[in-house]
Amino acid sequence: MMRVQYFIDTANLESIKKISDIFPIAGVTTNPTIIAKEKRDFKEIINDIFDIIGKDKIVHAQAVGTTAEIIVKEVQLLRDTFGENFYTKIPVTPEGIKAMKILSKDGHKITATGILSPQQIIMAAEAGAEYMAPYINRSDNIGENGIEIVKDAYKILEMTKKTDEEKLARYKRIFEPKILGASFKNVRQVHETILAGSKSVTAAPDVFEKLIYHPYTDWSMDTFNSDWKKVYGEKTLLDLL
Ligand SMILES: O=C[C@H](O)COP(=O)(O)O
Repeated sequence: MMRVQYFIDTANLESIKKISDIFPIAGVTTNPTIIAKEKRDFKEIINDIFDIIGKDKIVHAQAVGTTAEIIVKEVQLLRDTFGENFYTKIPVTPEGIKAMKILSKDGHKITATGILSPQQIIMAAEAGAEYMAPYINRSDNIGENGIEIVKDAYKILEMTKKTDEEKLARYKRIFEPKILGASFKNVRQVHETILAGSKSVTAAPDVFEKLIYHPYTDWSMDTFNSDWKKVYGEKTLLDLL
C-alpha cells in the first residue's frame, strides 16, 4: 500500500534531529543552496544526515554538473559513496534529461528537480526518474498555479502507468514514479499538493513543524490537563493502574 512520504528540506543537523525524533519521516532533501548554507564538507554533511535518520531512510542531494557527461559521472560516484538509499536530484534541463535517460538504463535512483510545468514531470518520468519535484511556491510566486502542475501531471502519470515488466526492461528496477511536492511556504500548499496526487512532499523545518499545529488542539490539551490535576494532581495512569 502506498503511503505519503514526508521529507525534511534542510541540511541543518539540529533541525533534522528535532524533526526526525518526532515525525515519521521518509528522509531528507537538499539542494545546492541548502548544502552551501552549512559551509562544511559535502561528504560529511550527507554522512551526518544518514547517521541521524538511519541508513534505511532516503537522502536526496543534487548533481551540480551542467553537462550530461559530468552529471552521469557525479551520479555514479554518489551511488558508490552513499549507497542504495541516496537519490541524486537532476534538473529538468535538456542535459539533465539526457543524463536521466542514460542513468536510468543502469538502475540509478533519480529525483528530477527544478520543475515548474507538468510536461517537465512527464518527460522526467519517461526518462526514468523515480521522484519528480515541482516547486509549488516558486510557481505560485510568479502568478502561476503550483497545485495545477501536480494535478495535470498526476493525471497523465496515472494514464501512462507501466507494468513491472516494462519498468524492469527500461529502468532495470521496479518503482512507482512519485511527484515530490517541494518549495512550500505554508501548510495549505502542502495539503493541496498531496490531495492533487503527490505521494511525497518535502518541507523546510518551519513549514514541517506547522503541519500538525492547531491552537485549539493545544487549548484542548491544556484544559484536559488542568481538569485532571484538580482531582489527581501529578499522577499519570502509570500510578493508577
Ligand atoms: O530544492 C528545492 C526546494 O525545495 C526549493 O524550496 P524553496 O523555494 O523554498 O527554496
